[in-house]
Amino acid sequence: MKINLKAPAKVNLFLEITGKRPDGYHNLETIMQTISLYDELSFELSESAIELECSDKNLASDESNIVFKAAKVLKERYGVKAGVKIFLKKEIPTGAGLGGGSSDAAAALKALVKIWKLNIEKEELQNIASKLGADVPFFLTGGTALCEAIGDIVTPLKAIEGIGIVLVNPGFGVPTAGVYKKIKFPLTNQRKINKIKTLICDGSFNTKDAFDSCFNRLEEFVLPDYPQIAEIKQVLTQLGCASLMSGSGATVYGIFESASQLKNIQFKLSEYPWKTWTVHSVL
Ligand SMILES: C[C@@](CO)(OP(=O)(O)O)[C@H](O)COP(=O)(O)OP(=O)(O)OC[C@H]1O[C@@H](n2ccc(N)nc2=O)[C@H](O)[C@@H]1O
Ligand SMILES: Nc1ncnc2c1ncn2[C@@H]1O[C@H](COP(=O)(O)OP(=O)(O)O)[C@@H](O)[C@H]1O
Repeated sequence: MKINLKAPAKVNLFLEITGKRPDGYHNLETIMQTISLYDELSFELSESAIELECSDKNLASDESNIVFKAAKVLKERYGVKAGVKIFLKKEIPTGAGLGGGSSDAAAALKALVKIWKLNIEKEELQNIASKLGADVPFFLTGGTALCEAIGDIVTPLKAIEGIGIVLVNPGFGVPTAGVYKKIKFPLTNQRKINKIKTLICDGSFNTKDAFDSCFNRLEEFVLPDYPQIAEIKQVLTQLGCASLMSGSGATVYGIFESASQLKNIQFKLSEYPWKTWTVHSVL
């Protein structure tokens, strides 16, 4: 038995920190959106061992890889005797704020439930997912969703279909834990999620004004230390895009509205050494 799955990246359309918890994690309100940039995974039933091969040789393919962790946790918890051979083709840049590792882990959970014929309640799978990483439960369903608590309480929202997005990555990663460590309370001008939530639920996110409701609190803890990320945001803004850092960075995205605007953006970005992708929101 063999299963092939595509694991999409995400962007955060909104991200506000609402507090710090006694365990050191941060509570947040974020709206995440899956996009058409994918890692690809294949899963083949085998005798007894978990084996992982990864196309990106800079990424560990041992037990430290979150895909391996996802397989191991299911195998141990449900006493699975069979094994699996996994191949992971990385396309999503690592440590880029695009949720690649979390999406791979969610894809592994979904595939292995089928391959190993496990009978797991939806809630239990979400529990396992959230122990692997705060963003993993979102990727079990993807689309457009409000994510609360540490990001692991997921409420699907009306899907935003087909918005055009340019991703720009400076070629280095920003470690998530370090960004969260920088957060200082109280946060000034706490942003409210209600406006963007209402626009999405009304199906009116696809308007220029709506893009003003996008926000990412983590920018103020990342941009001052990484001038290249700040420069990407400035270039996209000058090109007339609503532009925002995704998650904890380093990727910045711009939302474009027409083919001619995209042409302009691509022409300008070709002057820089940054990596770019043109994608759209996906369900
Ligand atoms: C910032 C966000 C926004 O979507 O995404 P990325 O930029 O990583 O894609 C997420 O909150 C990232 O979640 P995720 O990437 O799953 O975080 P984890 O690996 O679980 O956590 C890495 C570290 O970040 C800190 N952390 C993470 C999530 C959270 N809500 N509060 C935290 O304080 C913790 O110190 C934790 O040890
Ligand atoms: N399958 C995987 N894909 C990407 N990163 C992984 C994977 N497994 C473990 N990691 C580790 O997880 C960290 C976060 O990676 P990633 O999910 O790409 O970033 P982000 O959380 O910024 O979206 C990296 O430092 C990487 O070493």
